[in-house]
Parts: sequence; structure tokens; C-alpha cells
Amino acid sequence: MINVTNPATGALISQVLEHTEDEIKAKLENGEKAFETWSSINAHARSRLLRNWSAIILKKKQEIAEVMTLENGKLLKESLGEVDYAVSYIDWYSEEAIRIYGRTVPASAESKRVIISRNPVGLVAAITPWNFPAAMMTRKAAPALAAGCTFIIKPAEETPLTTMKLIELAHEAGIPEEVIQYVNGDGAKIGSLFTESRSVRKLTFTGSTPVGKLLIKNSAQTVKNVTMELGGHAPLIVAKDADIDFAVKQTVLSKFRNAGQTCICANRVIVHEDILDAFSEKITEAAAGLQVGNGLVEDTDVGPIINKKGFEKIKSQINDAVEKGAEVLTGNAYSANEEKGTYFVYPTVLKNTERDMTIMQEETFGPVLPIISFKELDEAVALANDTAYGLAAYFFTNDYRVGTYLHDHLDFGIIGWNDGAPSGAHVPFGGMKESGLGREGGAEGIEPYLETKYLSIGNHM
Ligand SMILES: NC(=O)c1ccc[n+]([C@@H]2O[C@H](COP(=O)([O-])OP(=O)(O)OC[C@H]3O[C@@H](n4cnc5c(N)ncnc54)[C@H](O)[C@@H]3O)[C@@H](O)[C@H]2O)c1
Ligand SMILES: O=CCCC(=O)O
Repeated sequence: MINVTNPATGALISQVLEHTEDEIKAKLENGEKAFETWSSINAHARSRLLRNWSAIILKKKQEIAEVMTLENGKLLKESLGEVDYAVSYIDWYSEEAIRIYGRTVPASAESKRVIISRNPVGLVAAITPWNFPAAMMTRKAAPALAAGCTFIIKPAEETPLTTMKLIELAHEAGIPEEVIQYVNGDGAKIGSLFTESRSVRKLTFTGSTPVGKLLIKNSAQTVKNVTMELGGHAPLIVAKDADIDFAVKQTVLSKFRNAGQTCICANRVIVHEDILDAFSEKITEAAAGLQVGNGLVEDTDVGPIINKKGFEKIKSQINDAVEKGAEVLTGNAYSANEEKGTYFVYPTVLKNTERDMTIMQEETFGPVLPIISFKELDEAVALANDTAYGLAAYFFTNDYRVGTYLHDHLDFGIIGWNDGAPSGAHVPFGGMKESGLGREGGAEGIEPYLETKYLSIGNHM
């Protein structure tokens, strides 16, 4: 049994049954069998079913958002936004379902014809994290179903309820039960069942880089197609000419969203030395003004940290930075109740940070903003690229030469130029280096669910 608790209060919200190994194997078999029927239904019918799903979700938006805030802790307004964000993937891929095109190619002989078709890969298994329990699932499920694949997901143990609700609504919308399924239980156990299964033809994972690496290795056993959306360590560069007030607003948006527990949250701010004091002063004032508390309370800006492990990691990164000489401009304050299991971190801004501090290398996943300064643009680029990650990067400048230079030289999959919120269903989301493999969203997001089949017809008239 999995106990699902509210990270803001410690209250038990629900108990969820863990699936046994036999049950999981039976579901994998059912998913594989259902693939034959689902993949042969015409694309327009699949598109309509996806549209039904999104309409039903929107009718239950408030209820779903409340469940999400209860199990994840994020602000209710962020949960409401996430329901819309999750639905936008379903809507986008309901439209892509009817735009999967093959090709014909001129043959090399008069008696031959060549046809290239795009076909669904088969049963897709997904594993998702707790930080976006709705959107991380729909941005996998929607393209998979649109392409004609069947789908099974293991949501994070911390937040299974939102995902289970969305799948119940998919069935209510008319998508057959075996076409979209969930299983609950321990990540490592279910991960092994997914990777060793020959029924699963594709594995799509969103989560930490170490788990992603393990899944890539284990998927080699059955040569599975994999998509990996992994960790990040986003740099945010503020150039000398930037509009400081605008950059501060966007930095707050990027950094403190979801209490800093977002893979594309700014993790390091790299500021030109001429504007370092002005930027630091303004961001400190903004961060210090944020209200920390329960996401169900209207005035709250920053909710709880998901669990003790996440809390300890954030605290140790702050301590390490302070020990190595960082100056605390605001924060480094906590409210934790071990008995209840609730953990809050007050928005923290650190100045005089150095690249050898843990916070400058490891993902923080919390509301902490380390600031480092630069003089020449090359130095800013070197600092920004000095990480194993390559998910998101941001920069603020109104000088087009500086902007295009930074765009050309930053090794990141997602780049926000004067934009702290670049995500969307219509664009390819994903990372370079150890941040992942493949892209989700946009026209690119359906590709990983399609195989290319080539037919050569001979002896033609
Ligand atoms: N790139 C992206 O799109 C993206 C989006 C959201 C989160 N993330 C990343 O996710 C991480 C935060 O999520 P988390 O702490 O839940 O990550 P996590 O890797 O610990 O867990 C993610 C999922 O993997 C499962 N899991 C854990 N161990 C497993 C194993 N050995 N085998 C198979 N599955 C296993 C968990 O149960 C959970 O469902 C951060 O690193 C964040 O950057 C990335
Ligand atoms: O945490 C990662 C997902 C965030 C997003 O899609 O904007």
C-alpha cells in the first residue's frame, strides 16, 4: 500500500494499492494485445477520442487541480495552470494524429515502386516524476495514442492520484481500458519489469539523470526505443544592457515556480559585473516578499518541498555555499516538522558564489538562487556551459548581437531570450548532454512513437 500524503500538512490523503508482479505482467500483455486494434482504428477516430478526453478533463479542472495541490503541494493556481498545460498536449496531438504522412520515392527501376510509411512503435511504457503529475503524463500519452500506440504508465509514488484520475477520464471519454493503463508501486521494481519486457517497444521516462541512465542501460536488453527527459541546471545570464526590472520579474517566475522544483527552473544566475549590485538588490527584495505556505491558501507564492530527501539536499547545498564563502542576501531559513513530514524553504538568494560550490554543479530543485558575476561574454558562456546538463538556459539582453552570440554558443535544448517561461505543447521540449534523449511536444514530439517502414514493390507494370 502506498500512503499519499499532503506535503504542506503531512495529512494522509489516500492509500493506493501497489500492483503485484503478475498484475503488471498481465497489464503489459493486455496493452500489447490492444495495440492491434488501436493501431488499426483510423486516425480521425483516434483524434476525436483524444478531443473527448481533453473536454472531459476541462469539465473536471477544479477537482483535478485540488487533488494535484493536495498530493504535490504546488499552489492551486499553478495546479489549475497545469491542468490547462496538460490538456494543451492532448489537443495538440489530437490534431497531429491526422497529419502523420508517409512518402513515395522515385524507384531505381521502371518495374519498381517505393512507398515509405510511418507506423506506431507498439506498446509504450512511461515512468513520470511527482513535480508535474498531469503534464508529464499527457505529453507522453497524447502523442503515443495519436500515433496508434498503446500506453501504460507508472506515476511517481508521491503523486499517483492526479495520473489515476486522468486515466479514469480517458476511459470515460471512450478510450478503451487496455489502451491506456496505469500501474502503481516501487520505481525500481516496475522499471525492471518494463525494461525486460518484450511487449514494451518504447520506454519514455521523465525524472532524474541517474535513474534515466539506469533505464537506458536496462533497455539495451531488448533494444527499446527510449525517450529521456532528465535533470537540468539552467543558467540565466543577465547582460550589461538588460532591462533589469524585466529580468528580475522573469527570473522570479522561472526560479520560484513550483517552489523551484521544476527541471527548467533557473539554477544559476550569471550577471554582468556592472549591474550586479542593482540586480542583486532587486531580486532580493522580490524574493524576500514571497509568501511561503500551503498551496491551498490564496496568498501563498511558494509551497512546500516534496519530501525530506529534497529538503536535505537543498539545505546541504546552501550550507556548502555558505561554508565556501557565499553571502546570504535573503533566506537560508526553514520551517520543518519532522513528525508531520512537512518541509518549507524560504526563498534564498546567494551572492559571491563560485563554480566549485555544489549548488553550481548539482540540480537544486528548491527555491534558492545563487548569483555569480562575469565581465566578458565568453566568460558567461563558459560558466553557463560548465555543467553536465543541457536542458534549459535563459538570457536577458536587448542587443541582438549579444543575443544571437549567446544562442549560438549555449549548449542547451531550450533557450529563453528575454523569456523565463518558454514551455508549451507546440514546441520541442528536451535536453542535450546528460539532460536527455529526444524531444517532447511540437511536431518533434510524435516522432519517437513512430517507426519508419519501407516497402519496395517489384515486377510492377
Ligand atoms: N527534463 C524534463 O522534462 C523533466 C521534467 C520533470 C522532471 N525532471 C527531472 O525529474 C527529477 C525529479 O523527479 P524525481 O525526484 O521524482 O526523479 P526520480 O528519478 O527519483 O523519479 C522519477 C520516477 O522514476 C521512478 N524511479 C525511481 N527509481 C527508479 C528506478 N530505479 N527504475 C525505474 N524507475 C524509477 C520514480 O518512482 C518516479 O516515478 C529532477 O531531476 C528533474 O529535473 C525532468
Ligand atoms: O519540470 C519540468 C517540466 C516543466 C515544463 O514543462 O515547463
